Parts: sequence; structure tokens; C-alpha cells
Amino acid sequence: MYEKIIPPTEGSRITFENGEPQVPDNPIIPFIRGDGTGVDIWPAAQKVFDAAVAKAYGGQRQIVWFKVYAGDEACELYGTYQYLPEDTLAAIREYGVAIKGPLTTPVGGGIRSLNVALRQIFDLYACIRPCKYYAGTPSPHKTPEKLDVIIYRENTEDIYLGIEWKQGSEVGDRLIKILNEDLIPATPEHGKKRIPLDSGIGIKPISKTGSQRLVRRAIRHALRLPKNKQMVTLVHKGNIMKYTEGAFRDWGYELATSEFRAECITERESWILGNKEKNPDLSIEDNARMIDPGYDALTAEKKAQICDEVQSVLDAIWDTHGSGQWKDKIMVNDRIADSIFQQIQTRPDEYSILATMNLNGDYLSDAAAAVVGGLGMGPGANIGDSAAIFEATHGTAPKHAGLDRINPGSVILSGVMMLEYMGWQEAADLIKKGIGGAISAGEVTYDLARLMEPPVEPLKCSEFADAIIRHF
Ligand SMILES: NC(=O)C1=CN([C@@H]2O[C@H](COP(=O)(O)OP(=O)(O)OC[C@H]3O[C@@H](n4cnc5c(N)ncnc54)[C@H](OP(=O)(O)O)[C@@H]3O)[C@@H](O)[C@H]2O)C=CC1
Ligand SMILES: O=C(O)CCC(=O)C(=O)O
Ligand SMILES: [Mg+2]
Repeated sequence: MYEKIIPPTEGSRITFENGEPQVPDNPIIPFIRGDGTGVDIWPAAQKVFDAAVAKAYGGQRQIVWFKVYAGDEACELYGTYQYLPEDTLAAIREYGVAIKGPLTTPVGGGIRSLNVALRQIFDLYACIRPCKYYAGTPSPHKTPEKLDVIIYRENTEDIYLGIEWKQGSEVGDRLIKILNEDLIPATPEHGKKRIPLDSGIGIKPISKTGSQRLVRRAIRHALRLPKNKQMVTLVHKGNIMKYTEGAFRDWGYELATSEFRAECITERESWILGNKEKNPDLSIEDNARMIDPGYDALTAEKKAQICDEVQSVLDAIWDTHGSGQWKDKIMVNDRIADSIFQQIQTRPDEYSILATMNLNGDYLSDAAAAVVGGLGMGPGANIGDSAAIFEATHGTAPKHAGLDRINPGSVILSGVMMLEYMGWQEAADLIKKGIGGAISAGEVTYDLARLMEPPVEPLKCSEFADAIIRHF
């Protein structure tokens, strides 16, 4: 079945039922070491996972690791340009849950991202990146403990679909000609706009299906959180990209107010209900004026639309959500993408789950990780309905590769997410305890050491792993 790898003779497969993993006591888990700092991080992380599982279950449970290849290491074994061999895909398909180190993607030309390819091949449509503060972690931010968000990033489409044409390419030039001469003039709202002839062109597809399945997972996650964290914020740049990012917002609200009607309230609905609760005799028009501060300057048609909205919300959900009942529901709101970057710094505690499209989530997850201590503390999971691959938010950090210096924390915390996904909470908790203990004792790698006051001597990558195990 495999060309160059041999599966372990012991261990069993993780299977999926209704999108949920069914985990035996000795699951076979494929891992990709990764390029660049993967050589440092992976052995450190694996040591921590094995120690935690051994301590938590005293031999009753064990992960059976299966080394598979991608990136530079794959080319060494399988030959030039064999960056993502069929063996690796077959192993992940067979065993369902995998974990990986970072893989290099060249800028400009060269191969397209292997990381993105894996997400698309296995339809791992939700990229989940929690950004939570570990006590004692040094941070460039004054109040990092106030940030506790989980980024739910759509993981398969947007510009990451990779449909683009180089400037000057034959097809790209043809496309620009068709757009300039036919499609743009046929769309009156585009007026006299034309695409400069020396442009590269990229396509940004945002589908209703892709958006809604992501938001569905985000809302389901919110349902499992404590009441004060039951919020989902739809992040978008819909004021500029109306039919892609704006549509993501609209489809998100549509899903929340149809599939999750009993469980959700939108921010705007909460204002309408709240206004009526404070003043039961409030007229529809006065309520409309209160939810839209620019109401009096609007055209008659727009005013009528807002009054209709107020009336329909009251008709539809006053009985089920009114009289304060909405305060127990999941709050669904939306924020424009640039604004959320400052909001996670100025009002971090007002957010919980941030549901984003692919590119916005990529940017936002690095920024949010920085608030809670940096990319060395940014874990992630790519989840689909029949497979999952866990990986850190960061990349290969090439200047640190092979120096036994980099922080393995993000891959270790990605492993914590994997253990939790598998239902192995005891092992996950031990690792979290170990990380907390090591940080509190000032036993940290260079990235955290340089932020600590007073400064501490940094540990090596491998020493940090040992410190985590000591603090279990
Ligand atoms: N999922 C994946 O596999 C990803 C792959 N990539 C790929 O990685 C390559 C390099 O990307 P680049 O833009 O340099 O981004 P990286 O995330 O690899 O590194 C940027 C900087 O972030 C800090 N950093 C990264 N990882 C860690 C860590 N584990 N511990 C502490 N600090 C860390 C370092 O900062 P400092 O030097 O200041 O300490 C590092 O120089 C590219 O080819 C990119 O495409 C990028 C992101 C994700
Ligand atoms: O695939 C890559 O090289 C970069 C991906 C990335 O930055 C991410 O997923 O956060
Ligand atoms: Mg990124």
C-alpha cells in the first residue's frame, strides 16, 4: 500500500462517526517533522506528549507514532519536487488524525503551500487557533490576561484557493481583456473602472457553504463555553468587499438566526429587544431611531426598511427572546477586520470566538498570539468532518533552524489540542500544568526570556521540553 514508509505493526486506527473521532487506547498517529525549526521542535514536542500520556495513563494508553514525510525531508526520500508524496496523503487518510511541524512556502514563484494543500485535500475547513494567556508569560502587552479568544478561520477557500495568474501570462492577459471589454462594462455599478493591463490577477471565492459550515462549528463551540464567553464575532471587510466578505457576514447571521434560532441573539436584535424592555410603550419608529443613530437623516425608503426590521424582530422573537431571555443566548455580532485588530488590544475581554475568512484569520492569529506572548505560544488545529491535522500558528522560522533554541510551545500546545480532541484530557491537563510551571519558574526559551523582567537565562528548545515534564 505504501511506497517508502512502513506503518507500525502495533496500534489501531482512529475512525470517525458523525464527524467525531472514535479513539482506541493505542492510536496510530502520523506526524510530519517539518522544515526549518521542525528539526528542533518535533523531538522536543514528542518527548513531552509521550511523557504526559505515560504519566496520565500508566501504560493503559499510548500513542503509536508513524513518521510520514512532507517538505524538504520528503524530497530527500522520494526525489526532487516530491514535496507531498502520495504515501503521506494515504497515511493521513487511513489514520485520520495527524500532527505536523511547519513547512516552507517560497514567496512569489515556486511550489504552492503544502500546509494549505493538506487543509484542502482533507477538507479541514475549520482552522481553530486559541489565543489564551498562560500566567507568568511575558508579553509586550500590559494586560495580556484579558485576551482569551479562539479564532475560527475558514481554511479551504478565499484567496488561498490559489487561483491566480501571473502578470503578462497569456491566460491572465486574456482574462483582463474579457473583464475590461465585456464583464466590467456589462455591470453598471462598475462604471468606467478598468483593470490596469500590467496586473497580476487573483480570484477570491467565498462560498455560502464554506462560510456557513465554519460559522456552524464556531457556534457549536460557543455553546460549550461558559455563559460569559458565549459570543461569536463575524470578522470581515464587508464594507469594501461586499459580495465576498460582506456576504460572509450575512450568511453567518442567516445561519445563526435560522439553524440556531433558539440559542442565538444578534447584537442588533438585542438592542431592539432591550429598548422595548426599558420602555414597553416605545414606538417602532423610536426604536428604529435608537438602533440607527443616523436614522433622521435617512431617505424615507431606508427609514421604512429599519422600521420593518424592528417590527419583524419583535414579531419573530419577543416571546422566545424578549423580557431579558436573550441575555442567556449566544451573542452573535460582527466587526470590520481592521477594527478587530485594535479591539483585541483595547477591549480584549469583549471577545470570545472570532469567526473569520481565510486571509483575515491568518493575519489575526499571528497578531493575537503576539498579545499573549508571541508565536512560540500559538497553537492550532485544522479540523474537518473526517480528518484533523494539528499544527502551530507559526512557520519554519529559518534563522533559528537547527540551533536547539526555538520555543516548541506552540507545537506542544497544538498537541494539547489534539489530546483534548481525542478525549485524553488528563494528559492534556498535565502538559498545560507543566507549561504553566516552567513559565512561572522562569524556565523558558529565548523568545520569552528576552521579555521577562528581570531577564532570565534562556533554556534551549530541548531543555524547555524537559522543564515542562519536570513541572507535570
Ligand atoms: N503552517 C505552516 O507550516 C506555516 C508555514 N509558514 C512558512 O514558514 C516560512 C517562514 O515564515 P516567516 O514569515 O519567517 O514566519 P515564522 O512564523 O516562521 O517566523 C517569524 C518569526 O516569528 C518568531 N517565531 C516563529 N516561530 C517561533 C517559535 N516557535 N518560537 C518563538 N518565536 C517564533 C521568530 O521571531 P524572532 O526571530 O523575532 O524571535 C521568527 O523569526 C515561510 O516559508 C512561510 O510560508 C508560515 C506560517 C505557517
Ligand atoms: O502555508 C504557509 O506557508 C503559510 C500559512 C500560514 O501562514 C498560516 O496558515 O498561518
Ligand atoms: Mg500565518
